Amino acid sequence: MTDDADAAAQTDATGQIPNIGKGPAREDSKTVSSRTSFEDIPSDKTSNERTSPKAGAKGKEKAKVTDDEQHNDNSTKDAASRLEEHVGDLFSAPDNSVLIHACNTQGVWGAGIAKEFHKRYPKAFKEYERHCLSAHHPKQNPVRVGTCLLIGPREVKPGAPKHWIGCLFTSAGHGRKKDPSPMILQNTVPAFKDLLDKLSREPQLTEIRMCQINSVLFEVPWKATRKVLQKVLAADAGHRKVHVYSLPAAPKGSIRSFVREH
Ligand SMILES: Nc1ncnc2c1ncn2[C@@H]1O[C@H](COP(=O)(O)OP(=O)(O)OC[C@H]2O[C@H](OP(=O)(O)O)[C@H](O)[C@@H]2O)[C@@H](O)[C@H]1O
Repeated sequence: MTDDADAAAQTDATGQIPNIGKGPAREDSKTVSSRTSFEDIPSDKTSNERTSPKAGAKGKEKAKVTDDEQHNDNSTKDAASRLEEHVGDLFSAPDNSVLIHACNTQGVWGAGIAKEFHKRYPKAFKEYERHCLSAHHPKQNPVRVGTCLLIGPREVKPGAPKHWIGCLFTSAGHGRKKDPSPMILQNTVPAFKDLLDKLSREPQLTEIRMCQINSVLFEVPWKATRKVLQKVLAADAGHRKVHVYSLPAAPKGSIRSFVREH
């Protein structure tokens, strides 16, 4: 488990996941409270400390360290830019895109965006179901959380898009039996790594898309999931870009806005 997932996996006394979407765990709350995104996280060194010519040998050592830190800052920014957010329909992706969503290991795509996947990609659903219920058994030999299933284009109806589907097994259960949010977040890291690994063997894929996984029915704040995904992307040797699609905000008072807010 990564440090971040570890930190995120700790709940505080109120049962909340601490530090979610507020920047790194080691920072004081005053610094992080005004921040809106991971990209805003500043270095704790001033610009003078980075460049001071008076610093001497000790200073050179310090400059080296701060150069490393600068490199880390840049990698962080680079990784952040590799998760690009868009408002729009996930399913409008061009052929040979992979569409990623979070799944349970029980063989059910019964609600939320999974239900939409079921409707649009019935053959892919059958494959996911087989993986969960035949290749594995939900009780005796369940699919391991923290893994993924990559399904190639299977639909044969005329005009059906040639979409790949990436199923991230971030929770064993679903509905009321879903795993606790910190565990879902923790499972997201190896599941996403597993998927990136499998995608690297499919050079014909042109675009990696996902919805804001875990964020509604799995009840993990998107900012927390985004942070762990960015961390995985920071270490991705393939320097791949992931496009996150979310639907436009629903008008206030609508059922969809109620679901998002509660
Ligand atoms: N066309 C579209 N384009 C772009 N974004 C779209 C969209 N349509 C919806 N979204 C958004 O897609 C995000 C994910 O939201 P979801 O609540 O569905 O997924 P989740 O990852 O929290 O939970 C997974 C469990 O939900 C299911 O239900 P069951 O357990 O089967 O009952 C599964 O099977 C799993 O187990 C939210 O931001 C939605 O606004």
